[in-house]
Amino acid sequence: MEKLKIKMKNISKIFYTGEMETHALKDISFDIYEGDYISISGPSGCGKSTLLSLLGLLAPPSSGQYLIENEDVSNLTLTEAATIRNRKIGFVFQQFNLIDELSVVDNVALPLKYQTPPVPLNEARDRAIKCLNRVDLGHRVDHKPNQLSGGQQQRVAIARALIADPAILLVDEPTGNLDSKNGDVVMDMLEQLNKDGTTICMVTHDARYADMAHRQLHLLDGEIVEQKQNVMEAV
Ligand SMILES: Nc1ncnc2c1ncn2[C@@H]1O[C@H](COP(=O)(O)OP(=O)(O)OP(=O)(O)O)[C@@H](O)[C@H]1O
Repeated sequence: MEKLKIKMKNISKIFYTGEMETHALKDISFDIYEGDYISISGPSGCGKSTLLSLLGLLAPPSSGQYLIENEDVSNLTLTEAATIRNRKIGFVFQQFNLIDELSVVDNVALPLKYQTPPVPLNEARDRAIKCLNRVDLGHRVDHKPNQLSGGQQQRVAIARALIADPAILLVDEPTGNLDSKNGDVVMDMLEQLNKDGTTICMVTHDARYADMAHRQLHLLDGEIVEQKQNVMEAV
């Protein structure tokens, strides 16, 4: 049986700004299984970023239940959320957020520094090189980020997101800062990682890229209005 990675049940998120309440997410329920590739799309303001930030434990839900690998993470302290986030979540953003002064391999190894207990330096480097090989950048480990193309920098960011062997990779508009050629390379890379077993949940505006996912969630005004299964996957 497929392993349940993520369960969101009746999740809502309300933002309070002065007198105003914004119901950013309304009664959202869905599951993500090991090896899934989910895309989230919808018009500006529909709640995509809010949903991703809840999934990534960057913000708590106002109500509902959220489980990661069967552990209830609906009501965590900030410290608990940070610990689980480091162990279980890999993030890839539109901005690459690499540190220019560090080599590629040191950028990728960086999250291991913040693990308790810290991972020994040699092991951290070996693991970072393995992740860089997974994104076809094993030949660029000692380069600095600014010596790489945008597509290569995003692949470094993906390698960094994989370093702690997360339960899920959360990806937010991964091609937003790339031209279409580099965007395609990054998307092909994500598809390959998913084929190798990585579970992915990605926010994208691009319908062509949303089609690469197994399942597409469409949000409108904070609600899931459509769940579309990729025909190829459904067969
Ligand atoms: N911190 C906040 N405080 C108050 N309202 C917020 C906050 N963050 C988001 N919102 C509101 O919640 C709703 C959903 O916003 P969200 O950023 O999740 O949308 P989105 O689909 O990611 O939009 P975009 O595609 O433009 O990035 C919007 O109405 C937004 O104004």
